[in-house]
Amino acid sequence: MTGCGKSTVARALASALRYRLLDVDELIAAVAGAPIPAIFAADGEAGFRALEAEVLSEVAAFVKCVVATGGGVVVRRENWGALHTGVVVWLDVPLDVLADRVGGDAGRPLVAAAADTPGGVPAVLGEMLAARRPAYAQADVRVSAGAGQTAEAVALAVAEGVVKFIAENPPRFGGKDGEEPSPAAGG
Ligand SMILES: Nc1ncnc2c1ncn2[C@@H]1O[C@H](COP(=O)(O)OP(=O)(O)OP(=O)(O)O)[C@@H](O)[C@H]1O
Ligand SMILES: O=C(O)C1=C[C@@H](O)[C@@H](O)[C@H](O)C1
Ligand SMILES: [Mg+2]
Repeated sequence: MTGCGKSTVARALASALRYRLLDVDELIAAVAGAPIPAIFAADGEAGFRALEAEVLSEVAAFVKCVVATGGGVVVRRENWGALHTGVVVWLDVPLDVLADRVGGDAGRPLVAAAADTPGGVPAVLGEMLAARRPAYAQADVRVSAGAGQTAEAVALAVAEGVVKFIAENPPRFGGKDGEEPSPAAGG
């Protein structure tokens, strides 16, 4: 979900692993030459999603990296091929924590537009989570990341979850024992 800490935790994890950090939102803004709210304003959500899918598919070619996506990337079925080149992690954060973090932030257009609606940011986040939960639940690893957990602690829980997932799912990550994973298997 938006504001769950993907960018922050990805940075902490990449730094701990000495892996490359790729933040899809930052790459989209760099490719478009405009911040995300300006992309939404000019091209609508559909324009943003098209760019997001394009950037994600290019990011999928990298190995040994931690990728922070945007929170809406799971909604398009066609993004899952790219997502599955890596291990997909859901940072599951309670709604009240999300609302505290993102409320009033103009950098998140889908939430910013909610500020003046009945129920405000918590209501819009609640609807968004209800709609997306089935897609988030498709993630390979779910990490509960509530209030009071530092980004470093969440990053460690992510690393543990990913290691466990890979150990339990060898065919997706390198085939027979002792073989190097192919580049297409991702980082
Ligand atoms: N574990 C944490 N503890 C406290 N604050 C956090 C934690 N993780 C992230 N934050 C704060 O919450 C806010 C949102 O975090 P961040 O930008 O990483 O979320 P995001 O999931 O990348 O959001 P988006 O989907 O909109 O890109 C930031 O202000 C960040 O500093
Ligand atoms: O949850 C979402 O749909 C979004 C989250 C942000 O990371 C950005 O990708 C954008 O603001 C949309
Ligand atoms: Mg982010």
